[in-house]
Amino acid sequence: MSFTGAVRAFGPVRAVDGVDLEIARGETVALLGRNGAGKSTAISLLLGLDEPDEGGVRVFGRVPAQAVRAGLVGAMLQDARAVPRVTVGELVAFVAGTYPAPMPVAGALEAAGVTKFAGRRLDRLSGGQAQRVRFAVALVGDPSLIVLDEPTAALDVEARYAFWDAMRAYARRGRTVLFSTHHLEEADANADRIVVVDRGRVVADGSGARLRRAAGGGLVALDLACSDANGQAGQAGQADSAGLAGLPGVVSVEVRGGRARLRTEDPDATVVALAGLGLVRGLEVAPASLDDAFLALTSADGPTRGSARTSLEAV
Ligand SMILES: Nc1ncnc2c1ncn2[C@@H]1O[C@H](COP(=O)(O)OP(=O)(O)OP(=O)(O)O)[C@@H](O)[C@H]1O
Repeated sequence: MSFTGAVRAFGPVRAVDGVDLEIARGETVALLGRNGAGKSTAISLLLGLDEPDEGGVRVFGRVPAQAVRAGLVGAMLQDARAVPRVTVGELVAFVAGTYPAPMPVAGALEAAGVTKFAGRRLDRLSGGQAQRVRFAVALVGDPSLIVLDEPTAALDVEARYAFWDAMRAYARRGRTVLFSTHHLEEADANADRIVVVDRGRVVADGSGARLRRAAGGGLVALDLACSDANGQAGQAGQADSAGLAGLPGVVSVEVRGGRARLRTEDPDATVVALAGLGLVRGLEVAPASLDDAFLALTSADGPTRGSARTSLEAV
């Protein structure tokens, strides 16, 4: 599926602001962004629930509404309303009947963890139960693409694990999955690829590891234990003369309690330079966390303003 220069504006708000995105068959992609970033609007365009003002959206080469009508797409939306008096089983069976080649209803109920309350009315479910029913609805048509808008928002920990297990089993069958989330760890753990959106634009696109590297590499720490037994200047003196801040990749240096912490864009190059200077005592290297990466990419003065997406091809 693809977005090509897609724009959707609501008055002055450009909820989707020139998005170009290609997702190949079989990929599992997380759409990651803060509240109001444009995730739901992008999903509405993908499902044919809304139209772009400019640009185009295609699903398996078709206009989204046609792809949906052909049974190629299943969706789990945030605000689907319960139909009074209809039971879980009846709803899922009804939806199955609208697809050309659905999976068995019992299989969808089982995969979504709702078999136990198949006979219960939809308007008598808890928020988490209703959410699992929406997952069964998305699955039952056995669609080629499944689109999940914040699928785990109301789920408890156990239901969340069960949900991701089911989702991954679905993806392993070669299906394409797109889900939106604010949860960095979920995106990292469950997607092949993370697309970070901010203010309607794609600001980064790649694996979790690539995002970490693109957003500032990592942290390198080392001991600056002072003079040695002979009273000669030890690592601290060398550190001063070396000028840690001038080492390759180093963005900032903080020294506290005899230990230096370097934030670096290129941990490998920084470590090689430190080793060349003999500064290796207590050396530790940690990648930037995904939180660091996300904040760097979506902060007010991040790369969004007036610039293209962060290129991850080179990292
Ligand atoms: N129908 C609408 N009318 C007016 N503004 C809208 C409409 N739909 C979305 N917006 C605005 O577009 C922007 C993007 O909203 P969207 O719901 O796509 O974000 P989101 O990333 O899904 O957020 P959340 O994580 O909170 O669900 C927001 O500023 C929102 O207020």
